[in-house]
Amino acid sequence: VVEEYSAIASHYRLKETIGSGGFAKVKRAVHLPTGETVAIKIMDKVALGADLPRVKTEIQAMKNLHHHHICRLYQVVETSRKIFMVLEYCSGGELFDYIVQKDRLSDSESRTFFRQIVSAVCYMHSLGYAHRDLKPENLLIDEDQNLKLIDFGLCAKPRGGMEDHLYTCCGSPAYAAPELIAGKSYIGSEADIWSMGVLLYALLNGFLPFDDDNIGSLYRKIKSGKYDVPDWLSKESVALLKQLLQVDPKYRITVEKLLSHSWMTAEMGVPVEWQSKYQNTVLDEDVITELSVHQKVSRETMRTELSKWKYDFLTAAYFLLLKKKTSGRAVRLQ
Ligand SMILES: CN(C)C[C@H]1CC[C@H](N2C(=O)N(C)Cc3cnc4ccc(-c5cc(Cl)c(O)c(Cl)c5)nc4c32)CC1
Repeated sequence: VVEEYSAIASHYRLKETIGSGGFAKVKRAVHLPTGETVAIKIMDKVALGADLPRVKTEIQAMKNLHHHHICRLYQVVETSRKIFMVLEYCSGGELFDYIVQKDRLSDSESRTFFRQIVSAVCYMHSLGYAHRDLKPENLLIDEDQNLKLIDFGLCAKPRGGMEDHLYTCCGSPAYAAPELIAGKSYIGSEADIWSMGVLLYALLNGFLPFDDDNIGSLYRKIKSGKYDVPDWLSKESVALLKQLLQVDPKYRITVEKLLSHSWMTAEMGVPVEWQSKYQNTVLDEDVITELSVHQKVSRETMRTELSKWKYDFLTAAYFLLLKKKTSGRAVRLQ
């Protein structure tokens, strides 16, 4: 096994498998130079077959998406047979499991999480991306109880911008918008809004608004747009669900309106901040110093190399040292 993983064994110590999804295996690992924990998504190119383009889509999207509620891509290693994606580790696991173990979340805990989801999705839409597979399984919790959006294999960046129509029917049926399962052309961002309605319903109730073992009945329920309203739901949350789960996308609330909806701002008083908290343009001086000393090159050379964002060992070392700095630990390489 080791020789297959030799490409990353030099900089990472692989630990246990933490999950596997379809054509990928995800292992916990330690980035040796910084000691930071990461997740490494390992894919076999032969086994991927026709799914290889999805991986390229995910990698390209994640290289452009830098947001505190989107799982960070640190490094990509490609060998003749394998693709490795080194990713931000989320110790809290899937939001899905969190909801199941708590049965359902309170209005205020749902609000805290849902604001983070809206922040990540609004940021994606502002860059012209639609996620298209929003569900609790694709939202991970990090050690600070922050949500991180994952799995960008189905995301789309329509050529002509967000108004451009998409055609491929994808994502998970229970979260899919009516226009998407009707096989009509649809707007990615509008379909994401519907999925967020299903997500919010799942947070508040602990079960799905539209559910059926038979796919035909499930589709009928989705197209009807009718769902139960349990008596524990607050009036404002019911109003918001109604605006998210509009069968006709032209009556569905827009993400801009969502940011300042009364249920979203209750208790918090401020609309959702969707801009990224990550500083992408200016490189951090402390990290440059540590890296240039460690690599025995001038700061100028280091700055030039880092600005190429090759998502190689250097990009990973930069992001992981920056993460150490922001969590108050020494910016030191071992
Ligand atoms: C059900 N899915 C299709 C796969 C599942 C694999 C394990 C993973 N995981 C878990 O399930 N823990 C319980 C631990 C865990 C911890 N940190 C993670 C960090 C990143 C990712 C990750 C996984 C995939 Cl497939 C991605 O595309 C991206 Cl962008 C990120 N998964 C992590 C992860 C969650 C998803």
